[in-house]
Amino acid sequence: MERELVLVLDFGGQYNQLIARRVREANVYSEMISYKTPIEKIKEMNPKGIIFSGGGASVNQENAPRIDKEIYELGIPILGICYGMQLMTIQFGGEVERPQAHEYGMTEVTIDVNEGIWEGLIGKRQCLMSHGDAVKVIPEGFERAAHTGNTPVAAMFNKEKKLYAVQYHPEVKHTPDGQAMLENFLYRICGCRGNWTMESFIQTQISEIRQRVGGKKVLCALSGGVDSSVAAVLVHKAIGDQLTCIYVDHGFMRKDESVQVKKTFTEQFHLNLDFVEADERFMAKVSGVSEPEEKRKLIGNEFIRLFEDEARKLGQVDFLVQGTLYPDIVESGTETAETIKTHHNVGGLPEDMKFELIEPLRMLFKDEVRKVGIELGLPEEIVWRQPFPGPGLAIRIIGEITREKLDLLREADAVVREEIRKANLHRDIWQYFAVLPSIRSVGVMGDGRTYGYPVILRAVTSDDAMTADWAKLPYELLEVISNRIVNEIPGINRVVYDITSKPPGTIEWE
Ligand SMILES: Nc1ncnc2c1ncn2[C@@H]1O[C@H](COP(=O)(O)OP(=O)(O)OP(=O)(O)O)[C@@H](O)[C@H]1O
Ligand SMILES: O=c1[nH]c(=O)c2[nH+]cn([C@@H]3O[C@H](COP(=O)(O)O)[C@@H](O)[C@H]3O)c2[nH]1
Ligand SMILES: NC(=O)CC[C@H](N)C(=O)O
Ligand SMILES: [Mg+2]
Repeated sequence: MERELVLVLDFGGQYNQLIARRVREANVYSEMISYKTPIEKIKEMNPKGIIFSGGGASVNQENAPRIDKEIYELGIPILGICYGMQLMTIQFGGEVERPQAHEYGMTEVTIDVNEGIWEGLIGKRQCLMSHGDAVKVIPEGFERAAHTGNTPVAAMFNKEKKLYAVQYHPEVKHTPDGQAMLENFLYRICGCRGNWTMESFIQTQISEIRQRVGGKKVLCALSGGVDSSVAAVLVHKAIGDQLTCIYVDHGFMRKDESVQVKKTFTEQFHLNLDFVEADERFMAKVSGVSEPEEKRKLIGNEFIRLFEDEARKLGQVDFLVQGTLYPDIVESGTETAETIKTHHNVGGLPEDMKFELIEPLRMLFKDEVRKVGIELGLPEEIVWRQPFPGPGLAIRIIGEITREKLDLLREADAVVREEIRKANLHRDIWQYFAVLPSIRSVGVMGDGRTYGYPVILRAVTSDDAMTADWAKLPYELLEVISNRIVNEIPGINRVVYDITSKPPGTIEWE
């Protein structure tokens, strides 16, 4: 079966990967790559179509991202979105300017044509706009396809060259017909057939992994979380017993977690599992450290140093499997996206690492990984586990980590998890946990004064961890959690609830 690929060229921003994801939702495999990727490399990848993403720069700025004009001569259909449309305009000799009025938010767009990516969509449509610049002069060879009250050229196309461009954002849910336009582009313009499914993804990955690995040995960093469990089972399908999984208890795991993971993976999956207790080693690294990025990097480094030590015991091991996902990559910072936080498995890796990485899930979002997990037959309790960051409780203790604080947080977190499950909310809430700040406050208990730590409750809803909203937990549930934590855990005398969405907050506190 021919492998259809549509490339998204990234011109900046945190949310561009949504475009690739929408393409995959239309059953066409898609990856996002930097706009700096050489044309030769793009040709080699042999895409059926290319999409230029939006971006924060203004095309008229001197150092604004550009692309080699040769890309327009490859005969590959191109869809330009927002910045992508503006770039196409100036590269074909049109003009872009910054008008008085900007358009940010939901806008009524009138589609003027009934062909190409707009076939069946002529007339007024709600679309999300987010631009300051706009096309003033349409380049030669192009025709207008849409307008708004403020923007005379809200879309344009060059039918003969198969170039399409939209000023609005078809990839977001706030453009209800956006998916239909993308599908028109994929099916009518690029001639895709849409043969990408989770099953075909699994098959492709398996054969690629087999080819890459050959007869060599592979280590898999397995936390028991959704991503690494799916990655481990996938790679195991590809290479069987050449794979050894390694679970590290760095001392920052949750209550009873290590016992659970050991049980599940040895009893249910029959994987080779190396179980390493390393709390002394990690504690020694982070003690006295309070800056979040420093913690993350130290832990990421130590993970790899420990994997290298364990690998030596197995003889020559060339590859390391990690359950890295797309959000881990973009938040760690890319050529075009700013670093929000260094995920231990991406930005936290040491430069002199010996392993080659195998990361079959690196282009996917968590909900896509869950679908892969279900397809692979993983049990519900693994597929629907709430995410737990690799550095664990170390980044939920704000400031310096001590054993005393770890014990307090572990107990408080256990109460939160138990009560959410009792309330049967664990499937509706993306993540729910406790955070321990390094401040203390005064309370009164049994007529005596207390001076103890507060616990912060964090519970959020989300689809993919890129954005999140605080969960509207029932007051009664909050009350039970608060009472239990303060009564059952000496040293904690106050409970507060975090009501910040992402953005502007992040899910974790560090
Ligand atoms: N305690 C651990 N032991 C071994 N590997 C780990 C551990 N914690 C994290 N990793 C590695 O780091 C990767 C990233 O961690 P992350 O928490 O994002 O994923 P996960 O634990 O697999 O899934 P989830 O996001 O559902 O918790 C994991 O996929 C795994 O490869
Ligand atoms: O493997 C990981 N290593 C990390 O270093 C890390 N930091 C955050 N997370 C998880 O990623 C998602 C987004 O987190 P934030 O909103 O806090 O940035 C949330 O699901 C977080 O729990 C991590 N996962
Ligand atoms: N979202 C975008 O791609 C914006 C493009 C450009 N920065 C503008 O403001 O017009
Ligand atoms: Mg995890």
